[in-house]
Amino acid sequence: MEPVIGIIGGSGLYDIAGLEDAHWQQIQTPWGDPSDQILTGTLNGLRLAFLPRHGRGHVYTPSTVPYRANIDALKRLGVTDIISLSATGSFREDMAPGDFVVIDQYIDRTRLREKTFFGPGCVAHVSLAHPTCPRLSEIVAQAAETAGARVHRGGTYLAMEGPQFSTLAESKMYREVWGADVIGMTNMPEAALAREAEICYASVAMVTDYDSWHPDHGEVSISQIIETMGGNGEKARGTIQALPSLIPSTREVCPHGCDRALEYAITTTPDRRDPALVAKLDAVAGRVLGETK
Ligand SMILES: CSC[C@H]1O[C@H](OP(=O)(O)O)[C@H](O)[C@@H]1O
Ligand SMILES: Nc1ncnc2[nH]cnc12
Repeated sequence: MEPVIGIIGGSGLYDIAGLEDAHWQQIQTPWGDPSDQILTGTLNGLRLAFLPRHGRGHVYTPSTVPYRANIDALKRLGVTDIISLSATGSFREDMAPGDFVVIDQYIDRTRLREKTFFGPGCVAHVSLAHPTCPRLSEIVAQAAETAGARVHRGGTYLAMEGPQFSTLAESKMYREVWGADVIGMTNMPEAALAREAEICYASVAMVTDYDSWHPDHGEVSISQIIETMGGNGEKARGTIQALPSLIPSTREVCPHGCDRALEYAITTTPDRRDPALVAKLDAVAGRVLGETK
């Protein structure tokens, strides 16, 4: 099977250059419109589908990003693996602004978002014990190093609701009590939905600031973030450019099972399933629901 790599670009990353056969496509989903059209094309033979998470021009707040539509649309385009690129604050002195952290865990503090494709009439419980894909994460770490980034392999991302930044008390609690490494507003429920859609997911947290806890750095501000994002954006683009030489042209099944996450996850018996919901799940769960519709 040929891999198709979905790239979800976060704050500051709204486009990618250099794709062959590039065109922006509007994809319709049963969950509404994605954040924007999706840019598809190939990069040195590797098929890519790029989606700006907040839309071109940065239209969607972290709470209003249409996460379900985004993941469904990428699945409809045949995406097998998603790489998220995100701006984050850091809770660790050694994860400094400009560094890249390849995330392996999340603490989800979001509360205003649709978190699952499933619901009454089709209940499913996937595992999130390991919410990112180790195989894809290692490839992304190598790509980022090729692009000249200082890379930390592994880190816990605290997903907050936003859009306001954290209070000092929250910042200290996430760092000292909860042991989070970085903080952002968007990776949840995105990572969880990718797992439900059986798509491998890796996330690069591009550190822009020390949030508010650091005695020598004051409190995070948007101007500080934008300033650091300039350099991060260059390394992010370099990371994407390095992918074709690191991703095999034939995709083997995921050794960690991301692409079979729904195998035993659907709990509702076939006779009790809601046909309308099952129809909406055609892209996300068609592989397992197909024969029982
Ligand atoms: C513009 S700073 C705050 C904003 O940036 C991050 O978004 P993304 O993960 O899409 O890069 C952060 O989570 C906030 O949404
Ligand atoms: N300190 C911070 N908190 C939440 N989201 C962020 N994105 C970038 N920096 C952030």
